[in-house]
Amino acid sequence: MAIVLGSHQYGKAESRLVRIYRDQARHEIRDLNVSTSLRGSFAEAHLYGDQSQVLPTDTQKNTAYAFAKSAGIRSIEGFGLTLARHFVDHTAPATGARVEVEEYAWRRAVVNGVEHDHTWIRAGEEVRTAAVTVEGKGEEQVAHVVGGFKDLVLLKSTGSEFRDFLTDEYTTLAATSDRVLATSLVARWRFSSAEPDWEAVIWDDVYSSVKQIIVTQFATLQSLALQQTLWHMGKAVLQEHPEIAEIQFSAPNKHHFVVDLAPFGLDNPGEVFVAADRPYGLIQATVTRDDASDAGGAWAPGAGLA
Ligand SMILES: O=c1[nH]c(=O)c2[nH]c(=O)[nH]c2[nH]1
Repeated sequence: MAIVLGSHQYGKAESRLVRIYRDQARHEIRDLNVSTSLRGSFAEAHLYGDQSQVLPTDTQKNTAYAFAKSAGIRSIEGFGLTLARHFVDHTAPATGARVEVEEYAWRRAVVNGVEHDHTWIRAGEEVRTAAVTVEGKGEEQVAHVVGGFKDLVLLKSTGSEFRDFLTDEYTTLAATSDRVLATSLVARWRFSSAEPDWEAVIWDDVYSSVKQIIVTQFATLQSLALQQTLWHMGKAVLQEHPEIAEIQFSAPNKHHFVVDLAPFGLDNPGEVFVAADRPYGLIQATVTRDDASDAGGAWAPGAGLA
């Protein structure tokens, strides 16, 4: 029997990076959390403590800050691509790189009825995410881009059912044809290809369109289960966006239990609930095209986000 080193990668996780554009009176802001990982010939560092091929994680972090100035940040997908390509193209032992970025949104403060030039209020609806994987050098190089969001908290106060489910001797859940459906949604969509000349506007347009499609499906579908809601969300996104190969969802079912008010002589036809934080159902699904391009390492997590 031999003991061998398995898969390995290394990088700097969660560099908090704020880029202000201040060349005009009306400033712009991008507020990011950047994680980078290198993959490649790094076994010697593990096996023998040989750092000669190890570009320090500190350098990876510095590169992210330097690129925020020199290349700028027009979209997190584009920024991730630029950084990941740089690492693979300029670091000899790196055969792959993974860059994961979260973006925290700000909206302009309104002062005397006017949007302020340089004061913002955190816009906390959801966190936008991007995960870029670059594999191989030169002509062989491929790039995978996964856009997405996390923490999009949605609730509908009717239009959701859960009934006719399988039961056994441990089942106590009552069937319902009218319940609250709530989730804190994670969605990640993989682009079929990563066109180097795509402008920020394309990444941004796709982002707002996908989010709107997801919200619309959540609102308008008479949901028989969260599983069905996810399927319809994914199908609608793929129908509308030929540039997306597949989409993954992770959806906690944030249960809202009707409180029994009978002891107090009150009826409760779905008006007062306990919002339980745990345990929660966790429904996860991928909706894909049957001819989707090869995902390579697109979904393999890097140093930062799972
Ligand atoms: O939408 C749901 N899907 C389930 O699989 C499930 N299981 C459960 O107890 N409640 C629900 N709700």
